[in-house]
Amino acid sequence: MSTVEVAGLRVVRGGRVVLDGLDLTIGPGVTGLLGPSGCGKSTLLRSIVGVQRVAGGTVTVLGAPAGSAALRDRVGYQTQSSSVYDDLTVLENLRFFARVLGIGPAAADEAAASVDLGGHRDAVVGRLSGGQRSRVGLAVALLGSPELLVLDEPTVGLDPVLRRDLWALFHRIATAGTAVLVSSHVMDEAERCDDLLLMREGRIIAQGAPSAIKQRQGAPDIETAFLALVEGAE
Ligand SMILES: Nc1ncnc2c1ncn2[C@@H]1O[C@H](COP(=O)(O)OP(=O)(O)OP(=O)(O)O)[C@@H](O)[C@H]1O
Repeated sequence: MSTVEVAGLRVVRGGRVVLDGLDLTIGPGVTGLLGPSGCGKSTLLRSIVGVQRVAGGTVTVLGAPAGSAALRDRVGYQTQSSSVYDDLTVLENLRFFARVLGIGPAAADEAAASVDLGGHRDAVVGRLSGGQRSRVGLAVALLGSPELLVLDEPTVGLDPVLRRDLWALFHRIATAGTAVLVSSHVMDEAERCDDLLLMREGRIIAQGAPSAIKQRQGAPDIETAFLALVEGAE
């Protein structure tokens, strides 16, 4: 069974067709959703998490319709805007969100440890570095040990070293059994994914392992492959 199955997904936002009949599947490991700003990545992720009104098609997550009550604890989601409280400590934030989810406080310690913030548990979030703050958001999404983790541009604005560390963390989480779906508009992050979805103007223009996509296009890197796919479609 695929982790996510999308068939004929159509989404209209503000009177404009944003997703136009998407078909795709997502399996285990780290899947990257890559495409230029405004191509519809966030809208697709919102549809998978079940917070987007859809005009047509189906989105099935872990065997259930996206957004259904059965998926509440099984899918973690980190949006682009941080939802953590700057004036609370790492642990206070995690305990608060654990309560919202209806899970015990022990999960807060576990989540902090799983993103290597155990040593900063009592630090006020507003005084953490950018990389540490994004890991707090990740820890919130990991509360309840989800089977699918959906991350909307988690590396945006981070320096290369922090980005590399965060991608290593995504792989660690995936190895531990949680499928990870990460969006990015930075094409050089493509190489860090097990599987890729390349998106443009509301459509998936390629799906597969980075090496397979490059080979199919005879391209040295994913950016070149992406441009070749765009030119081929025009
Ligand atoms: N609340 C909204 N109402 C109407 N249109 C919207 C809304 N949010 C986004 N859109 C439009 O939907 C399209 C896709 O946006 P979306 O945020 O999914 O793209 P994205 O690829 O995630 O972009 P970015 O990387 O900039 O976040 C854009 O044209 C955007 O203007």
